[in-house]
Amino acid sequence: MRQAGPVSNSDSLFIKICGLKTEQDVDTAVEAGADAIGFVFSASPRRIDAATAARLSRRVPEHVLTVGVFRQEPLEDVRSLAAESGIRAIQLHGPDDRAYYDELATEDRTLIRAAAFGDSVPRCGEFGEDMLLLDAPVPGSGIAWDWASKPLAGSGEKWLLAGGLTPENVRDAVAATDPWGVDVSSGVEQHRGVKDHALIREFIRAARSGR
Ligand SMILES: O=C(O)c1ccccc1NCC(=O)[C@H](O)[C@H](O)COP(=O)(O)O
Repeated sequence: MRQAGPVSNSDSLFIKICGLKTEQDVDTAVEAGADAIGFVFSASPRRIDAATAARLSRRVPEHVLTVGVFRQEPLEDVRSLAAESGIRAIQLHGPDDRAYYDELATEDRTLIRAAAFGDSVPRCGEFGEDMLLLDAPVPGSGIAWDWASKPLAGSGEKWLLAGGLTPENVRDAVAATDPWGVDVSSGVEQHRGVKDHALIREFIRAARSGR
């Protein structure tokens, strides 16, 4: 069921680990306490196909949200990949097009809009999304942006901080921005596209240590 509506930022931090490709990646993230895991369906060293995502999703308990990550794919591709893989949420890195979101809102899946911080502060719900991901301009790059000095809105909104988070900086990032949740990919990798299981555990421990 689609979820929406304001929440308190004092709730436990929501943690999403993105770009998982193997059974071991998934088991580690779930056992370490992730609330959501992401499968990338766009061009990337982290890309997996729908059949692999379906197989990995079957290992994931109900309380952990499975998220498909898309960047500017045609609507029909998003729909078919989502249906084939059985993911429960769709994360969109563009296009910022209300009609595109309206089409996907008819699906029984949580919608996550990824937005870079620009001239104006993105707000959760502007495009009908259920969650907002405030990310670096290049998604999945591991490059941090200047989150600490920005007047990030979103208190009381479901928004996730992303972009260059690591086990070392996530506690400070949470303290500085008070997000509803956090999202990481590069910061828990041995090298691009290959997850480091010790870093996944460390990231979740560090993120939760502040809240
Ligand atoms: O991971 C990718 O390569 C990717 C490709 C296309 C669209 C999105 C992609 N990744 C999204 C994410 O991994 C995260 O949601 C977020 O950008 C955090 O990335 P990172 O800075 O690597 O922690």
